[in-house]
Amino acid sequence: MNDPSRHLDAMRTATPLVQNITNYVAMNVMANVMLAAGASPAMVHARGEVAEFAGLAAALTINIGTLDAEWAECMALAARAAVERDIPWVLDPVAVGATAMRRDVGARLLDLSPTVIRGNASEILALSGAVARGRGADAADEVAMAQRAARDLARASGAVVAVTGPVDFVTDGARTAHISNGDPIMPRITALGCSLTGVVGAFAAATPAFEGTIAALAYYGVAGEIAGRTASGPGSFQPAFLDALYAMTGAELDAMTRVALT
Ligand SMILES: Nc1ncnc2c1ncn2[C@@H]1O[C@H](COP(=O)(O)OP(=O)(O)O)[C@@H](O)[C@H]1O
Ligand SMILES: Cc1ncsc1CCOP(=O)(O)O
Ligand SMILES: [Mg+2]
Repeated sequence: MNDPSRHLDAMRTATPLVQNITNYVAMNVMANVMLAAGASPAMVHARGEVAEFAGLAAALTINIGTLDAEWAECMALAARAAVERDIPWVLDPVAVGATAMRRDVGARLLDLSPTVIRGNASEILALSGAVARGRGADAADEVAMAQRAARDLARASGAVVAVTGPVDFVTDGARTAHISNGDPIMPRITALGCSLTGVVGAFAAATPAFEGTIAALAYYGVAGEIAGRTASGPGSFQPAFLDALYAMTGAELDAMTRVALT
């Protein structure tokens, strides 16, 4: 893909309203990232309104980071509503291999036809039923080790699967792509993966899932590289990253994107 800017433009033009059921750690960071990118985020998770809100939204994201039993039920209600209303929904299976409860909720959500699944290598391995070595929300497996699991998961679920890390991998079960943008500080800042899931949802609202996911990951990684030029550590990286998401032009994105389609 040499023109991800087309998909960035489509997203910014649509300013999609994206409903997010996300974790307490990510809520503020994710909303700011999505606003800087040009989307319109809303964090909505109450039982009485999740399904109704999905009727207003252009996409839904569901993140199991700070799970409880009530939220798990609301997540399923929202996912069903998204499927009924034919809007894309993105699953972020945070730490899905860590506990029986997470494995159970992850499997239930997987059965509800996510459009895209975005996780780190350990999460994608665990969600696919393979042995994974994740440590809480952090990956302890290489992206390359999760590629086969991602392909199998995509074929079994019908979702586009994105495995993120130093080099990201995206597959729809037939096509694959590697995206080698990003900055090594990114995994040292909490909720940047969760926030990326929101950006993937925003792109998927305006672009078919495989192309939209690749463009979202490239855009995010390029913003990381731009932020990394001036940041001296995780603290100064965060505002520089928001500024880069906000200010990035289509020409900059196309010039800096490193995507290999296979
Ligand atoms: N070592 C790295 N070098 C460059 N970019 C990275 C690195 N690790 C993660 N990223 C980027 O950070 C973002 C979040 O991915 P990741 O850290 O895998 O998610 P999570 O926080 O859910 O584990 C992605 O854009 C990914 O490409
Ligand atoms: C630290 C933590 N604990 C539960 S959710 C969460 C945030 C995880 O964020 P990310 O997956 O983006 O690193
Ligand atoms: Mg994560």
